Amino acid sequence: MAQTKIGIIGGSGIYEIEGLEDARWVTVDSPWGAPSDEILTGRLDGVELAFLPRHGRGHYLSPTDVPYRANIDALKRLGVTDVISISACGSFREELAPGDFVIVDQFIDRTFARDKSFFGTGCVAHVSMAHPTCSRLGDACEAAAKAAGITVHRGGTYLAMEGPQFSSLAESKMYRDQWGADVIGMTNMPEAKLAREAELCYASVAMITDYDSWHPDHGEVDVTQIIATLTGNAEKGREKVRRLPALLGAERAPCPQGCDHALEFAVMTAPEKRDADLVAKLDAVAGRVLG
Ligand SMILES: CSC[C@H]1O[C@H](OP(=O)(O)O)[C@H](O)[C@@H]1O
Ligand SMILES: Nc1ncnc2[nH]cnc12
Repeated sequence: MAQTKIGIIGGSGIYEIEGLEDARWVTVDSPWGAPSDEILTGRLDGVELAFLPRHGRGHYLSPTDVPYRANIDALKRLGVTDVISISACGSFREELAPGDFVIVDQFIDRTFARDKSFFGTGCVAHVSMAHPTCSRLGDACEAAAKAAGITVHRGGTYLAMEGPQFSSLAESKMYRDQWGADVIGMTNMPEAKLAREAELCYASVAMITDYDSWHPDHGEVDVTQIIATLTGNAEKGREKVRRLPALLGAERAPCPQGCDHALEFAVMTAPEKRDADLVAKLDAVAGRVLG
């Protein structure tokens, strides 16, 4: 049977994970450029795990400049099967309070200055994003968070903005009242799209750090407040990660939702019209279907 390899992409405030057996930071070369940082590999409860700090250690990459394609390609090259994103997010709902976690299941993509696909001229592909997250992975994240004593909400729409500035009051109200978003961040798009193209299961855990700009009783968002909430939650977050491998297990059955076969009917370009250089770059992401 196939083996699980969990990939964790740590967002703001999460630059390493502790307690891995045989922990090693490794450099992974990708034809899509350099990933955000080296990747920390090891084992937890007998399950292989790889951790990548999204903004790099020392948080030197802005949300716009995170090399999303290189990151997903590098995780795929390492043999990762399941990607879990952990992100700091603002909340659009009173009941999603700072310190709570939300297992995101939908996205609205408002980013505009990023490379959003591995495919393009010379190899065109269209994958479905109707259900952008993997519910099996979401189940494990929910159970791990509960076991760690975290208040966790299942389901929510994540509005991905370009940033780096936070939203204006008018934007915040529009996302909340007209668009029905639940949480806001700057990084899960195009990450979730690229994970789908790479046939990786993807789950997103939003750690609520603030009420964005809409809330009449809360001031403007500021980074000090975000870091204070993240620091206050750090131990529970670590405990949640420690519990994930045992919940997912070392042996991996095919994804019931089909995330690991997302490219099955997606490639449109006739074999004789394919660009050889692009096809070569797609070896890890799409080698299964491009042969
Ligand atoms: C530190 S506040 C803004 C910053 O935090 C979030 O990053 P991540 O999703 O990687 O946790 C947000 O998207 C912004 O990039
Ligand atoms: N309010 C907010 N908007 C965008 N990204 C965030 N990350 C944490 N809080 C945020």
